[in-house]
Amino acid sequence: MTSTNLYERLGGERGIASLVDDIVESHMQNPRIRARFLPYREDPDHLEVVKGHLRDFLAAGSGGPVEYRGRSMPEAHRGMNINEAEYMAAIDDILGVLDRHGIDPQTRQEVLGIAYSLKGEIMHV
Ligand code: HEM
Repeated sequence: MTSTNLYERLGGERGIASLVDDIVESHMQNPRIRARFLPYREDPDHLEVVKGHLRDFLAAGSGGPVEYRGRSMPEAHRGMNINEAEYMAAIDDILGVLDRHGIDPQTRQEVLGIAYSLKGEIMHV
């Protein structure tokens, strides 16, 4: 058992900001899902808002002192018709970035569990 909470193990505010930057970049390079994200390169202001929500979502969901003010998962992904392969591609990106940031396997497993638990709120909504 580790004694620090998930938020701290993800590196707190700074660590999570860096994770989100790299996860979004990874999505933009992933052939399976990049078409969904590349348009945001042309709209940096919107991208910054979405990244802010991603940071807060991860921070709040991991026990950090942050309130998530973005949309609910079904609202944010409604009409995108995200399929299983795309969902798995996004999770692969997340786990790859956590690994490259030196996040330990147990912590990666916890994030994976959270990501799986959200599947029904994000896929085909
Ligand atoms: C573990 C899975 C996922 C989580 C936790 C997640 C979380 C989020 C969050 C918190 C936002 C911000 C919502 C807001 O700004 O109000 C968001 C936006 C977005 N997500 Fe996801 N997401 C996941 C999977 C996916 C997948 C698989 C795709 C597509 C392949 C996707 C595409 C998008 C897009 C395009 C946006 C921006 C929507 C906009 O323009 O405002 N997400 N996601």
